[in-house]
Amino acid sequence: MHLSLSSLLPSTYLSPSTPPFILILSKNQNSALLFPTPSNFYSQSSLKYTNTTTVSIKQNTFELTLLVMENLFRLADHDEFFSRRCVWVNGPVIVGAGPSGLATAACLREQGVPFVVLERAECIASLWQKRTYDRLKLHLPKQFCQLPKLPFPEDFPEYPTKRQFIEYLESYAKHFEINPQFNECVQSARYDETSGLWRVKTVSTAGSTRNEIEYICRWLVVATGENAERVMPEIEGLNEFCGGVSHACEYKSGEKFSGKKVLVVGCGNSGMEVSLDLCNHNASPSMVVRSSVHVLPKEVLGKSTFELAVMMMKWLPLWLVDKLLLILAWLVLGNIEKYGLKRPSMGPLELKNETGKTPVLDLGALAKIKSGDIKVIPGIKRFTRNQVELVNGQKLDVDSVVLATGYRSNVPSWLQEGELFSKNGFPKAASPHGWKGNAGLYAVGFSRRGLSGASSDAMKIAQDIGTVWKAETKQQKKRTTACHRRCISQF
Ligand SMILES: NC(=O)C1=CN([C@@H]2O[C@H](COP(=O)(O)OP(=O)(O)OC[C@H]3O[C@@H](n4cnc5c(N)ncnc54)[C@H](OP(=O)(O)O)[C@@H]3O)[C@@H](O)[C@H]2O)C=CC1
Ligand SMILES: O=C(O)C(=O)Cc1c[nH]c2ccccc12
Repeated sequence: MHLSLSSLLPSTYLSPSTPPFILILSKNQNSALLFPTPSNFYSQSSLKYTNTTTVSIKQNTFELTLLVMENLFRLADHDEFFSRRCVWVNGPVIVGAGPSGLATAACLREQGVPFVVLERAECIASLWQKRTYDRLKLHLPKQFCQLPKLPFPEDFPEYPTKRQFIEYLESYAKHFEINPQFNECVQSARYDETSGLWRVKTVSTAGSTRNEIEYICRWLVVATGENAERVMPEIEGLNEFCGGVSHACEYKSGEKFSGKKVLVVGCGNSGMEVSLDLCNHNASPSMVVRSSVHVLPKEVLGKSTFELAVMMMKWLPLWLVDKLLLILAWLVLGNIEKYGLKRPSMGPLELKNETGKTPVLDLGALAKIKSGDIKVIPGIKRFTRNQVELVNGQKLDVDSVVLATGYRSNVPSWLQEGELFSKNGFPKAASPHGWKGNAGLYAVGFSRRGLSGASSDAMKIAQDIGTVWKAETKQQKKRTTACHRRCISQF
């Protein structure tokens, strides 16, 4: 049976026949702590049922409410329910405090819908803050990267630096009063058919203690991103290799590689830029291109290629835009196949749509490839202690390896659901349809359309939840009064 939020609240509905819960609502009513009352507590005849009373815990004021919530009681199907702290969220739970989670939270704030944001790291946008290299800038012009309702500051350059982007995200969170629960990692989330609610289990590791918490909510917004986890390839002998092996997400700058022979595995945007940065720090990179890659100029005649593509897409079919992009690329960059950079048979935009593989925007790596400062090499067969053997039989001495092998979604590792998301952790439906699932489940920032894709998902989701939330809170206000009288008359 599906019971709606309005039947869960008001919290003042008491019945002597069902064991009560104690609900501590936070003052802003965003969330509540939920405890089952111990039986002795309930049976004490001296106990007077009061509907609400105000208590103070650690300088915060809470409303303490004794209540019976019959359908919440149905959640208490296992003993384990009683062993962890339980938090009822009056609104959606958003998993992830990156750009996608922040954008959704901001749009919900504007609608007046309360929410809780859960974040495994100790800061917002941890990929940007902790797992990116120093020289990173946005690849696309700023108008394609800003989040809803708050534009970038006027004085930001066309391609903001990573520092500027993070600064913007921090001010964004502050402006919309988004205060994520940091250091809280979601272990599992599943829909409880009986109660019609989502149960989100987290482990909180703030300080030295480990706390298990269960959030119960009507809506769940997945905002954990396309790049939640690094991809580590399994390559024969890599464990025996004696030099340093790291992933591109740990790479900061080429400084510590000066004078070293570095093998960069992968030629996406990360692999290309890491190779360029290594050159600029007097290291000798060899970049593995095992299949194919589309390299496009970042700008053509002072206009961003991405912007040109967006403009052309308004008038022309995708296949034609792809053809034109390849002609522009050929005019600006020349034939890159002779340097070992084979182009995929599909055009760059079609490939992005079909597989999610992003074209590389050239920031200077191509000139280094042409000059021979970056060597392009084919796939890897195996590693030995200090060498790499390639598929063509060639052997190279290597001091260090940087794996620029990409990222993946981690949704399947925690979300117990198979309708909206497929096994690869992305929504099954192609953009723009993958943002909404069943029973109050949403996905933001998985459309493979960068930050502008995340923004448009966020706006749709907030609108969708906002409509239901407003209808239900209106209804609930009416009922609260009615129930309240009933309670008083009962006791
Ligand atoms: N400033 C910006 O906006 C930036 C944006 N990005 C974005 O971040 C996302 C991630 O980019 P990135 O980190 O480059 O990852 P990608 O997934 O784009 O690229 C991974 C690369 O690693 C290769 N690879 C994977 N496994 C192996 C293997 N075993 N042997 C050899 N090669 C291998 C892939 O080759 P294959 O194609 O053959 O599988 C591919 O070339 C992308 O969307 C990218 O556009 C990244 C950097 C900067
Ligand atoms: O980096 C990504 O994954 C993006 O989606 C943004 C992006 C960078 N370069 C592009 C070229 C075509 C489409 C999207 C992008």
